[in-house]
Amino acid sequence: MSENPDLTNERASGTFETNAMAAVIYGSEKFAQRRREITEAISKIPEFQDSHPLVFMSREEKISEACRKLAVLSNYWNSLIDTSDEEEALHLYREVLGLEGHPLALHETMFIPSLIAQASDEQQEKWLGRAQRREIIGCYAQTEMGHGTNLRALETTATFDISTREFILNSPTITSLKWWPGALGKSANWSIVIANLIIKEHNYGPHPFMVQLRDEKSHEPLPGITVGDIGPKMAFNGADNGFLGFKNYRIPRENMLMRHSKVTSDGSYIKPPHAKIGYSSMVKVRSRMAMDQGLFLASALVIAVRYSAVRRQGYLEDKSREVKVLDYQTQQHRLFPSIARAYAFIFCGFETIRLYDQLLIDVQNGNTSGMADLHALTSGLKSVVTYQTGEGIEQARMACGGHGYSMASYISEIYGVAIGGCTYEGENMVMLLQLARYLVKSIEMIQNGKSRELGPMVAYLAENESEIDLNLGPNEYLKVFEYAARNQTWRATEKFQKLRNSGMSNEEAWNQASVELTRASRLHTRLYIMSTFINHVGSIVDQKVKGVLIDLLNVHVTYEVMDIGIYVQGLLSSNQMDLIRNQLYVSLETIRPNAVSLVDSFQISDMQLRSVLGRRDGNVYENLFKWAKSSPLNKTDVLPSVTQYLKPMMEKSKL
Ligand SMILES: CCCCCCCC/C=C\CCCC(=O)SCCNC(=O)CCNC(=O)[C@H](O)C(C)(C)COP(=O)(O)OP(=O)(O)OC[C@H]1O[C@@H](n2cnc3c(N)ncnc32)[C@H](O)[C@@H]1OP(=O)(O)O
Ligand SMILES: Cc1cc2nc3c(=O)[nH]c(=O)nc-3n(C[C@H](O)[C@H](O)[C@H](O)COP(=O)(O)OP(=O)(O)OC[C@H]3O[C@@H](n4cnc5c(N)ncnc54)[C@H](O)[C@@H]3O)c2cc1C
Repeated sequence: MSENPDLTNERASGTFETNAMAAVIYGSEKFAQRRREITEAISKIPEFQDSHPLVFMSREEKISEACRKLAVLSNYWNSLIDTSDEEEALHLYREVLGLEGHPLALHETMFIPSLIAQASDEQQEKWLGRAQRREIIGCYAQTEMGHGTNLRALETTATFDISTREFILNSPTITSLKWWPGALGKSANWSIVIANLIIKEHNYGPHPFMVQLRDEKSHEPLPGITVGDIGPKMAFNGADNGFLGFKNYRIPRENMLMRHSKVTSDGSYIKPPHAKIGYSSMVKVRSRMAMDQGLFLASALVIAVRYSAVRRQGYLEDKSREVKVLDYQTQQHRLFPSIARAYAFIFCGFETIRLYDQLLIDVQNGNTSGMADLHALTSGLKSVVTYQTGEGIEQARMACGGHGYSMASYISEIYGVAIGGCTYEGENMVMLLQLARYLVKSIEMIQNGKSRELGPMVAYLAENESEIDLNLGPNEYLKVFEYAARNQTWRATEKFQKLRNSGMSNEEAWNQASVELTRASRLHTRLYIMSTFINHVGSIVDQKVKGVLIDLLNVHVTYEVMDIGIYVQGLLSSNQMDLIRNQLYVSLETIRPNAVSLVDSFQISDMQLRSVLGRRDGNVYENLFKWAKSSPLNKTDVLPSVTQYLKPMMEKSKL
């Protein structure tokens, strides 16, 4: 069937090449091209297609379908991608497995990275190759039923038995059961387990251990291990998140991951070079989250923008034909700022992935000085990005009206998966408070006359605001954001200090200032996102692409400043606020002809989108009907529930 002419016209009005834009989004022409090649190659392999729509499947069917595809994938892995390239591998996973989770997700995102960051060279020799070849499937078991955030309160113990040189793992209480780890429930046969290291009754706190859970032949749980699935979740139901308990389960001393902390055979403990070095697997995932969430948001926007370009409802001036809903200003205001955010998040994602890779090298060379900075940055970023992604996806769903609420849009699934990110890898409020600690320390440095020692990301906290001329470009908006973030950070810090000076304990003062502190963290992070976006656009060479991205940046900066209006009242007059508001409306109109091309540029395939509304060809209505007819409920005209219950009930009522 040919493309819907409404979408053809939209594509014709685009002022740039989508392949050139994809090269900017994905960091290089080479990677953008590789993505397309991988997508193309996959589309020719029929076994990678869903056997029927995932939304009609039960959890068992979804997990089985994911495993089926993984088994097929194992035959093609080396021919489809450069296996040493993480981004190619993740693209392949997204295309083939989609976003509902699968038994290798944690293997790739946490198990292997933990081995790389935490295992000694000898341990890597033993396990890393096996993991990379997928001879074993691993997961990351840290969270317990009773504690996830507060790692110092974890209860699982690994007690060193000097006589046998083994660790004995125990889950002493119901609340100490590991709870949530992805792939633990039914799939993984090995796990990195975080347990309190105990030597001679001294608790050295949480440490990582390599633990075999299941027999490698029979896949049965090993004696001393209790393991299973935790049941259905809001989304991610292609994944078997699990529970795990230990009863006097012994592992060799060599199974504690010993790149940094060590236990010698006589039971001596060797400290790591940084107290939080064991948390690196979390930082790794957090450093990826801006990218991953940007892509979730992008997916929802591809669906909503394409659909809004074929959905006609109501009239503007021309009464002879209904208007595309994308022409309504309210629709544009709902969607376009999110397009800008999706671009900005992906740009930030590339930056934080690069920073993590550099930190890994530094740490392996004994330099841990960058850890605090990256922890603060990624903590704030994962919180703001996941929250705004959730907001943006939900608006995208509403922008699709009734059909958005149908699983045919697939937006609710994207939403369910994406907002999991507000919780996993550090609950958002908690992570904002981690960044706040860093911001408060920065203010204290300024107060103590050490402004010169501030890192580049917080140097603005020591500056004085100057007059703002809003007729200039995005950099002036950046100054507005700096003003807001600086003011709020000082205000929140001073509140905390005042409470503490009044005689309150440090913890209570912190708690009573915490809402204000989280606000400071959000503003600081949004400033970082904006500044990354501006810098990125500044570096683009292709003038057509750059022109459109400047328009998109204008949507971003004006929307963001309007959104934080309450924090800039002391800086901007109401006339200036009106001016910004009008600039936002003008920028929405400016970006309108490029809206479809901007979302096309994400180059997310139909196979990955799984959305009837978001189809690239725009043939929504006929496919919506086809999709509904494929519902299992439509296999027969009369359901057994009718014959068994409703018919007798109606018959009885007749009497
Ligand atoms: C294959 C493709 C498919 C893709 C799909 C994949 C989907 C994956 C889906 C889900 C994966 C989810 C996996 C998980 O969720 S794993 C579990 C994650 N758990 C958490 O994140 C727990 C959060 N809690 C913490 O991180 C910590 O407990 C804490 C909140 C940071 C507090 O820690 P702690 O009590 O030890 O710390 P203190 O209060 O004593 O001290 C805080 C000081 O430590 C500094 N700090 C903390 N963390 C770090 C770090 N990582 N690096 C450097 N420094 C750190 C902090 O800044 C404080 O310093 P200060 O100087 O202020 O004292
Ligand atoms: C989809 C999904 C996948 C997951 N995968 C894994 C996995 O593979 N491996 C694994 O180990 N874990 C996994 N988890 C667990 C996840 O990491 C934890 O749920 C997360 O870290 C939050 O911890 P919690 O559940 O203890 O929340 P809690 O800490 O109990 O949070 C409850 C509330 O308390 C608040 N709160 C807690 N502490 C503070 C504080 N100090 N200050 C202020 N407020 C506070 C929070 O803000 C929140 O509002 C997964 C979770 C999900 C949802």
